[in-house]
Amino acid sequence: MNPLLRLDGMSVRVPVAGTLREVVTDITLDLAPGEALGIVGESGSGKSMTARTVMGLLPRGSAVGGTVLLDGTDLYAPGRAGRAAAATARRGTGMVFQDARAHLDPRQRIGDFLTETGPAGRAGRTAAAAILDRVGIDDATRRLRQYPHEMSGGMLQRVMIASVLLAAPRLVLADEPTTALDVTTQAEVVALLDELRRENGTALVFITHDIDLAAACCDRIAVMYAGSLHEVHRADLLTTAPLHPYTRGLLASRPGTRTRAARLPVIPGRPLSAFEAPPGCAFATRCTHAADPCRETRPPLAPHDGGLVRCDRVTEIGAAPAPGEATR
Ligand SMILES: Nc1ncnc2c1ncn2[C@@H]1O[C@H](COP(=O)(O)OP(=O)(O)OP(=O)(O)O)[C@@H](O)[C@H]1O
Repeated sequence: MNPLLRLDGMSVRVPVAGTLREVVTDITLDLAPGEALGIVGESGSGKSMTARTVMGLLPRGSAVGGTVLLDGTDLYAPGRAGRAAAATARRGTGMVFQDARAHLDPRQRIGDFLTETGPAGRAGRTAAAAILDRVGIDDATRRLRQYPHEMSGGMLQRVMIASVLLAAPRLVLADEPTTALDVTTQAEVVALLDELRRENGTALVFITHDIDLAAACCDRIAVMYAGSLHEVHRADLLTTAPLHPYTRGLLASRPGTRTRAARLPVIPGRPLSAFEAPPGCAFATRCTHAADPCRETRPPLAPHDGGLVRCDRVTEIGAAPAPGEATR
């Protein structure tokens, strides 16, 4: 089957103080129709920029390299015709952001927000009420008359998801959609996205810091570090048999409920953005397994055990402890 989304050698540079700064480097990744892909990684690794590149929401003056194909349409083809084709292709996409409240006009009723782009009048209100019902909001007719301040954060996130669904998208990108919510509401919103995806056959890109959350609702997980992919694997395998030392470090530093470590293991050092990455392996400065060649040559993202991993020493380090694991 043809992929719905194909990123091929995608890189992104954004303008900062008069120069272009690389924030995403050489991303090659396919997403099948209906597939759910998690993108995980620490702050600054380029997760949001990757999603924004697909949505065409980059800062003005940014430069995109490589190709980004959505349903076969090159989203960054030059010229007016290229931009028009990209805009048409993007009609089949929707994005859910971290803070729903920040994306809603406080002076606009929920009903007006939901009917802004759809059919007007009674038909629009009926469709809006039906979609609120669908995302689990009771008493939809009353809710349509309310303003954002009259609703909780979890409910507003449901409203955002409802607005995205109104366009019947084939691809939804959710950027930290649950980070601003309490844990119970987080679980409900994840369950909702998962249910809607299964019912509608929508593909989902789910961006999060939380690897467990990604594993709960995604078929595959891509791990980003310093603007590039370091591991891509089936969600169950990535969380139980991680290949890259960085993935292993992320998993080891999760707060667990079963073990009570005196101090949670952490990956030494701080996360880097793409433009700060040293030559050679970007993770070498924090990796307890790094050897001299790692600091000289950037490893490719290569097939290994059914997944993809960017580490030349993956076979050698096999069963050795991950960064942080040794302190357990
Ligand atoms: N508008 C912008 N202009 C310039 N640089 C930016 C802009 N937005 C993000 N960046 C930089 O791009 C890099 C990648 O940021 P991005 O937001 O994609 O990371 P992220 O992995 O989504 O992190 P987080 O989890 O904190 O959202 C970072 O170095 C960030 O500082």
